[in-house]
Amino acid sequence: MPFSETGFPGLVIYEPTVFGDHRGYFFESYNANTFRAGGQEYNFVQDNQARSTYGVLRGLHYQLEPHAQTKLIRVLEGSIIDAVVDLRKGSPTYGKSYTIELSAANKLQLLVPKGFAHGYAVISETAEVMYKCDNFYHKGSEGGIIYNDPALGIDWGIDLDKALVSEKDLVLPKLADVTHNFVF
Ligand SMILES: Cc1cn([C@H]2C[C@H](O)[C@@H](COP(=O)(O)OP(=O)(O)O[C@H]3O[C@@H](C)C(=O)[C@@H](O)[C@H]3O)O2)c(=O)[nH]c1=O
Repeated sequence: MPFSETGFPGLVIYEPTVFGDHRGYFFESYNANTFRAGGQEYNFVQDNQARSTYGVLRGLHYQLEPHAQTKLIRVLEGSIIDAVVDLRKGSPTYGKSYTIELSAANKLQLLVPKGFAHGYAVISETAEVMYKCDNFYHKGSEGGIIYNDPALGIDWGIDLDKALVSEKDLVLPKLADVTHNFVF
């Protein structure tokens, strides 16, 4: 099985089989049948792509129900530290964070279920990040948590004093001050 567990219910890592030969390599970055066989059945309806330079930190973001999104995150170029926080009330990992390095080199993908806040920091000179979503962008349902919340203590792999953060993300609340409607 190309899927491995993270200890967070529903949060799984996909590692595709890579076929290398004298021309380079080939792999299936997404195959609905493979995902279904692994118990990961989603109707992805939107693909997003973002380019960022070293030190850019995006997040932590979510969309409230009924616009919550499952996301499948991968890196096309460069490396990132991807971070998620479980916001599902009743989850055994509620309020806990999980981080993983995703890169063009390791080709790992993170399947982030609905009910998680998500963000990433770029640890290479530049990075191109792409993710699939199973619900459309809905501006009015956006929410977030401040990236440097001491209660989370996320190690983003960069010097946070030099992090490049959007104005919107700089004023996000701490986890303790967030209201959301996710249930496990
Ligand atoms: C997320 C999103 C943004 N936009 C627009 C709104 C805005 O003008 C511009 C940039 O938006 P943002 O500043 O919110 O982009 P960004 O900070 O990269 O937001 C993303 O961060 C990562 C961590 C996620 O997990 C995503 O779900 C998303 O929230 O793009 C869309 O048109 N569609 C979308 O799906």
